[in-house]
Amino acid sequence: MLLSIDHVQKSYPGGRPVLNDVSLTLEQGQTLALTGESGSGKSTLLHLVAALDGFDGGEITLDGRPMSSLNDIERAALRRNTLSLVFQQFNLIPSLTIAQNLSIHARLAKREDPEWIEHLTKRLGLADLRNRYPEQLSGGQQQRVAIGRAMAIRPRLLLADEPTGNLDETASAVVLDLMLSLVADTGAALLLVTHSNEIANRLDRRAHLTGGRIE
Ligand SMILES: Nc1ncnc2c1ncn2[C@@H]1O[C@H](COP(=O)(O)OP(=O)(O)OP(=O)(O)O)[C@@H](O)[C@H]1O
Repeated sequence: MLLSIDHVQKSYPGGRPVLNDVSLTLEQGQTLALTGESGSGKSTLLHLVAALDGFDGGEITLDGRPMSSLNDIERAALRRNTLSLVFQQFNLIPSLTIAQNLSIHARLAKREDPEWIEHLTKRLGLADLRNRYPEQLSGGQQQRVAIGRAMAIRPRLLLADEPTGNLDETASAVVLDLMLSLVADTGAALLLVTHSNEIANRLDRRAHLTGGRIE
């Protein structure tokens, strides 16, 4: 089991519980769509799995490591080495070229593999764009860079929060196809937040968040 979420609870200060008793598992290589109404806690759950925020009860175990037992350094290492994130906003670094953006996370994690990054660059159709800057790319192209940057470390788990939310239908289809095929090729697992039934139907499984629980 790659990811196990057991009876997790999460409140923000002064607020009602956002996650009330959430349990979910994900096997290596599986893809799972996380759906739910706006405000149901999808992004919150993704942040907890990414070890970007703490939870109040229950446990999240990623790659055999219970997150509640990790210190800050160990959480940072887990983030760097095991998982990658793709957001609705592409979050590229404006002052770096596309080639530099593609390799930045792998470089920081000391996991840079130039051949793999070259493969990703071509596979994502970015070879002719590598010397440009993010502002010179379309939204779909920028999201392809963000996917390449995320896959450059060969993560065991890819977390994606509405990755096509800012794209038109054509660009969305391209981005989703590329993400699914790269995940399949590398054997990574995918946890993807979406509002789209069409996208959710392309993934292996679906979990629906409502009232702080998985339905
Ligand atoms: N940092 C925060 N501090 C306080 N409350 C927060 C914080 N982040 C989220 N919330 C609240 O937690 C609830 C769940 O938010 P979350 O962003 O996880 O929902 P979501 O399902 O991803 O929504 P959407 O589909 O609109 O993106 C909301 O009521 C939101 O206002």
